[in-house]
Amino acid sequence: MFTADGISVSYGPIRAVRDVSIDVSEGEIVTLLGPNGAGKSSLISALIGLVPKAGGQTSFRGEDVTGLSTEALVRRGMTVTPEGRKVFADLTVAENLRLGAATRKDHDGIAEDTEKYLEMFPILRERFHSAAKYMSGGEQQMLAISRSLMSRPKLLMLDEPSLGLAPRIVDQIFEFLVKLREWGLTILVVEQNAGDVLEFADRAFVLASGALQFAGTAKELRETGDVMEMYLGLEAH
Ligand SMILES: Nc1ncnc2c1ncn2[C@@H]1O[C@H](COP(=O)(O)OP(=O)(O)OP(=O)(O)O)[C@@H](O)[C@H]1O
Repeated sequence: MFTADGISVSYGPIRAVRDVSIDVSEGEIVTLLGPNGAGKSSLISALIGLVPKAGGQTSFRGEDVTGLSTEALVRRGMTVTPEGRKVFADLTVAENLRLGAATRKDHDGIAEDTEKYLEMFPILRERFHSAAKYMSGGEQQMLAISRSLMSRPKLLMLDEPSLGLAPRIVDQIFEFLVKLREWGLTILVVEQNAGDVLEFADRAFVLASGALQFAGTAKELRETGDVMEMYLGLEAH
């Protein structure tokens, strides 16, 4: 469904991502792992057109999308939930969800999707008309993900959705990702929380110092002791 071939990202003299290739097949949860500063956020940001690529090509559903803007990519069915739960703090839950659907005109479909996510996260219904800033971190993350989904993406990319959240909330977010896969969505998720995400992801890529160190199934990664220990601080099992 999606391939990124030889992607590089530079910030002036800093080469944050060096010639990295990844791919995501329809219906998979693929995780992008690696230590702090490995280049994960830079890679995701480049894939969705938020930072320029210093090299490389991307294709989505058979079409070369290398030079497209973020908006054009969203219209084609890609979206990202950025790190740090970037909801519009002063806007209500309703307004945040509405903005997520800004590229759509099908009012019935928008209403249907809104109902779907309010059903999934009842707290969003309770807080529907209050400002997002009054919600907890976990609740804001649920809103941030729901808002991304309001564009009805085919490929959802998430940058560290579990960051700073209590274990119970992380479980809830991860269960939601599994549910989204059951609904047919394709997911690329950046995570620090490698141990948990490898329990349900289909495949994994490990990035360190801007370069790809591992590509394989989640099971293969769990069994690869040196990569697990060196880059993820975990024991193989
Ligand atoms: N806007 C920027 N300007 C300059 N350097 C940057 C910028 N953004 C990131 N970097 C540098 O690029 C490298 C990769 O950072 P990036 O945030 O992509 O890594 P990461 O794997 O997502 O890390 P983390 O898990 O800590 O978020 C780091 O050395 C970082 O300091």
